[in-house]
Amino acid sequence: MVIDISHVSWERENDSILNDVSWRVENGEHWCLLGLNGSGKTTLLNMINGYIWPTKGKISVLGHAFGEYDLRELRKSIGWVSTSLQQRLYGSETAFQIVLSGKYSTIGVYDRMEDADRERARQLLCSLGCESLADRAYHTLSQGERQRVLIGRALMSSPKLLILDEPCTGLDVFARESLLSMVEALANEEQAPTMVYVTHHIEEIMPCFKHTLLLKDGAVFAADATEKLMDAERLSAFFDVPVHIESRGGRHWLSVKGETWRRI
Ligand SMILES: Nc1ncnc2c1ncn2[C@@H]1O[C@H](COP(=O)(O)OP(=O)(O)OP(=O)(O)O)[C@@H](O)[C@H]1O
Repeated sequence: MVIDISHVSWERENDSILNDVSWRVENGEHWCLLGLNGSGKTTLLNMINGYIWPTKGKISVLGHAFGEYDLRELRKSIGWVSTSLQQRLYGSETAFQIVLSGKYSTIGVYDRMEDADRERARQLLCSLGCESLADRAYHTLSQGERQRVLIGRALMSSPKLLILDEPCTGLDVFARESLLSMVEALANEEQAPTMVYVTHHIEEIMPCFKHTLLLKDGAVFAADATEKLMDAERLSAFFDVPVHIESRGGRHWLSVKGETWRRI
């Protein structure tokens, strides 16, 4: 079991940010975590990474129950690609150095790296279509290029769980499609880590994400096979807005019904 969250709640100032959340992710399953702004996605990710603790309930990640294991050790097996990570990196480092620093999840390359590590970093840049960017300073890269480099950095430590937190934010439609194809290809690799893809947009759910958790107001609205959930009636209830769903090639597109709309 990669993630085992059982009846978890997180309360702050008499407010229930997460409310009785249960979620199980098996090894090799790729999940999409879908929810609107403020639904609790980041809170849940912070919990999975051991940065916050449940007020109630139990959580275990990669077979380790929280409270019985060194969380710093656990985090070495989790790759987390997020915008907040981007802000912490040194922009003057090259794409190659950024990927290499993922070996020990450090900001900057401080530890002694071996030739095999350098070779792996180069291979990762290649497989992510970024070989020509290796010597470019990170701050000169486009948003789409940065996301690829960050995914390379996360993969450098061969994580068992890879969390992609809204990786398409700020990408144009072509950069987005290109990144999504890369994620799909990554999922189909033999040694792929279990992936959790976090988003607000159903069109980003690639066919490899066969399971989806719908999070609404801090609670699980549904956790099921993606195909089952991509249904107009279900999603209209989830978004509180009448929506139309169009499905093509294993993907789904949402439009709001009617010329004008308001929340149900
Ligand atoms: N430390 C905190 N104290 C009080 N409220 C918090 C705290 N952290 C988060 N919240 C609240 O919990 C709710 C869920 O926040 P969270 O960041 O988890 O949502 P999200 O689904 O990641 O949203 P977004 O898609 O906008 O990033 C929000 O209403 C937020 O204001």
